[in-house]
Amino acid sequence: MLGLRAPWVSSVLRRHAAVVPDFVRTTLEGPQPNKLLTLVIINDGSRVLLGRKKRGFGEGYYNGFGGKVEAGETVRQAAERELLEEACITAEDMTEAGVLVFTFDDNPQPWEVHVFSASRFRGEPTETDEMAPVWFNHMEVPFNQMWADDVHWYPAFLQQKYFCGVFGFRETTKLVWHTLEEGEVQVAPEMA
Ligand SMILES: CNc1ncnc2c1ncn2[C@@H]1O[C@H](COP(=O)(O)OP(=O)(O)OP(=O)(O)O)[C@@H](O)[C@H]1O
Repeated sequence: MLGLRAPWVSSVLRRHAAVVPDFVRTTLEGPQPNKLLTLVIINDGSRVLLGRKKRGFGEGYYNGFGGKVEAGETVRQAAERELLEEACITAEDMTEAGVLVFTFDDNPQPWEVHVFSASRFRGEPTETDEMAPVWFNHMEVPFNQMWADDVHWYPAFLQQKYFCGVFGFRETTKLVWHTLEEGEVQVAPEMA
């Protein structure tokens, strides 16, 4: 597993060795470098701006705005580009909120999603071919229409606590195992 958080993921596999499903371990220990993705959630303090995905992977789910990091761009640049492409807005105070590592029993490549938060933005959230933007009060986030991992990390996100999680999905959408840690993940070189 080659990724920005590889040493931390190795330590997770060691610490949870007895309970990590085999497909999660083999995916994370396999030869494929992580697919890097971004996710931006606007949080104005009482509401979050989500989009209903209109096509492609995760169609029908509400989610933040984001997508794949392309060759030659940084994770932050990709996050800014996808927010503009999908919601037609530019964040003014985007900060790193957390990192999510996804594994799938039907896909040998781990995904590493970098989650960003912003409270201020320029422009008007506008429906695009990909996403239809909707504001939700913090107490009314529609978890039953979202990816199964979201309910586990939104509490940390909303409390502005940095989080790192590893998630295992069977048949693409069924979450069968996860672990979540709060706080900046510091990994000593000898733990890598
Ligand atoms: C498995 N559990 C998950 N939980 C929460 N969020 C998830 C997710 N899995 C993917 N995501 C996010 O969903 C978007 C997919 O984007 P996706 O359409 O694949 O990327 P992108 O727009 O680059 O694709 P195209 O190039 O348009 O095909 C992207 O923000 C990514 O972070």
